[in-house]
Amino acid sequence: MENASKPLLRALSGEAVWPPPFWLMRQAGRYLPEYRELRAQAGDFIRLCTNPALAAEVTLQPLRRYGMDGAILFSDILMLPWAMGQPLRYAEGEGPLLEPIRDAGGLAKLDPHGASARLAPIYETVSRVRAGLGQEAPKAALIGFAGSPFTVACYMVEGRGGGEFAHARRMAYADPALFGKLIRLLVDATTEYLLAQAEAGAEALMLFDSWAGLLSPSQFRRWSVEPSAAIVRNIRKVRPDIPLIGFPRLAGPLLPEYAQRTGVSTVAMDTAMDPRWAAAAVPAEVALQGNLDPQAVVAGGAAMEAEARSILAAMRGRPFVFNLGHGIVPPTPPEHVAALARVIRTG
Ligand SMILES: Cc1c2[nH]c(c1CCC(=O)O)Cc1[nH]c(c(CCC(=O)O)c1C)Cc1[nH]c(c(CCC(=O)O)c1C)Cc1[nH]c(c(C)c1CCC(=O)O)C2
Repeated sequence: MENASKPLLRALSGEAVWPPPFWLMRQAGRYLPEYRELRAQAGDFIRLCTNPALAAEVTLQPLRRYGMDGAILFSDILMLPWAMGQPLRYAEGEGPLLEPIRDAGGLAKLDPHGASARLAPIYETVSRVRAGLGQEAPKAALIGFAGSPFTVACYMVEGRGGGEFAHARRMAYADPALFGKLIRLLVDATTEYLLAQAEAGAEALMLFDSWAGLLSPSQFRRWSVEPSAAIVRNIRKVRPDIPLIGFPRLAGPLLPEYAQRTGVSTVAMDTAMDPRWAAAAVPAEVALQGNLDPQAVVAGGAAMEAEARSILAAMRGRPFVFNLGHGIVPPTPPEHVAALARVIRTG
């Protein structure tokens, strides 16, 4: 019933809503002064993610400025390995650092059964945001999320980002039994994590596979498509109608196969994807989302507007959610986001 009144849920479920609903990856974050203030109050990033009052407030901040159609839970894809007991910290200027898992002994140290208790504050954030939206933005929908097993495994094995995840990709070839065990563990933990977010009030769920594009086609099918498909099947058994968004970043020509074989309701396009090609190659019942270059929003002005309009022109008449091709970056001037919102709203 509620789907009928929320434009984002309608579009994610395959309806061509126009002008299209929008939200932006990393819409809550360091480009907003009000975020930086709360981030400083919380101390570190993990404390912010596990403080339901502050995390809910941060989730709602961008909607107050720009009236997005969706709020994305403020958390991080690495909160799942953190909750399974893998030591994690976010170092200033370096991004996430984890104690790398390189062998069976490292894998054995994980405690998947303890995860749900450590994730409780995140579920509490979800219910608070849902209640907050009811009060402040009744037409906006709440998106829960997780990393895909492959992308999360990249960080768990490598211990850090910033490179090409050579250890993780090598382990997938050299010891597929061990890598597969990690992936299967993540399929189960991610299913549980996403279902608990839905239970707490998330109305759509997104799987971020940010590093899928590093894989060869055969490895992509095995480590990105298949585990994501398993999660989609598991979720659909319990929540047959919840919209599911998949983001196989830099999948290129494998995007339609990803859409078809995972069964997601929406595929998110990265910055490099040609929206005209995707519109023709992905079946019309699958919604598309994306894909303005985050750097165009830093630049702003006529260049940003022209890019945004050409994406809109390519997507007109099909189920579509306007977004960026990757997360918004810290140097983005907040007024450029307001100008972008005006362009999208005029369709
Ligand atoms: C790969 C990945 C991560 N996290 C995420 C991904 C997938 C999407 C993508 O490819 O960007 C997803 C993510 N991370 C964050 C969100 C919150 C919701 C939102 O989109 O607004 C979401 C959906 C907050 C965050 N996650 C992080 C921040 C910055 C932390 C801070 O405030 O210091 C935020 C707001 C930290 C983070 N978390 C991660 C990295 C590599 C970093 C460091 C880089 C950076 O600092 O931008 C892992």
